[in-house]
Amino acid sequence: MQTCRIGLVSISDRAANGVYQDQGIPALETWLRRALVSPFTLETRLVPDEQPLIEQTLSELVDEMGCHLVLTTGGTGPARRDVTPDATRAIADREMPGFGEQMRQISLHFVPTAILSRQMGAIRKQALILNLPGQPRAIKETLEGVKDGQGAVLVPGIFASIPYCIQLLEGPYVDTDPAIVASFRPKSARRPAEE
Ligand SMILES: Nc1ncnc2c1ncn2[C@@H]1O[C@H](COP(=O)(O)OP(=O)(O)OP(=O)(O)O)[C@@H](O)[C@H]1O
Ligand SMILES: Nc1nc2c(c(=O)[nH]1)N[C@H]1C(S)=C(S)[C@@H](COP(=O)(O)O)O[C@H]1N2
Repeated sequence: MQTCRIGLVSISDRAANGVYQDQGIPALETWLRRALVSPFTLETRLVPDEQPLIEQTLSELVDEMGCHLVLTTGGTGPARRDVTPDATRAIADREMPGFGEQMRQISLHFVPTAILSRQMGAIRKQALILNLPGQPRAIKETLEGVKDGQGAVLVPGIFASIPYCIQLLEGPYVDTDPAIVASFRPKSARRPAEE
């Protein structure tokens, strides 16, 4: 089975300058190790909120490291130094507006300020790039979605759509643990064993 290469980028002035310890990469990594059942490798980067540096990091992960998926965390808000969506848009080939819409919809179930995030999704070459908010707990919230007390899905997390998107970009077949996040694919796109 082809391995999915995933880039993780934590964008935080204070974490990058050692004011506090970065919790973004550990939160992303912990969630992915819980949710993915197919093989993947990780490339991690911690950068301050500097647009040229973010653009350079995203381009390197996609063009040189060959990532199929890049998840960023932080710098999506309205503050002057929040420039992650601007950097993503600057290096994108195409935008994927549904991811930002879905994340804000999910986040409204957790915080009333969800609409302050300008987070977006985009495609560059073979890679899907997604901006998650900087608050470490927002990572699980947006990837996994909203569930009731019994674990039934109320609003699907964005990861439900990621494996099929990577498949449409001619990347590897990504499988998730349905107890964490059920990935959706049309029947014609499923592997024979799954039908
Ligand atoms: N990488 C991180 N590690 C730990 N906590 C973080 C991280 N990024 C953000 N946070 C927490 O989430 C909050 C909101 O994140 P946001 O991206 O808006 O950060 P910020 O206030 O711009 O500051 P900074 O860029 O210095 O992290 C932060 O104030 C901080 O408490
Ligand atoms: N799930 C979730 N989404 C969230 C938040 C959060 O705590 N959880 N914080 C909101 C707030 S207060 C802001 S300002 C924006 C931008 O956050 P960022 O600059 O850390 O990316 O994300 C919003 N979306």
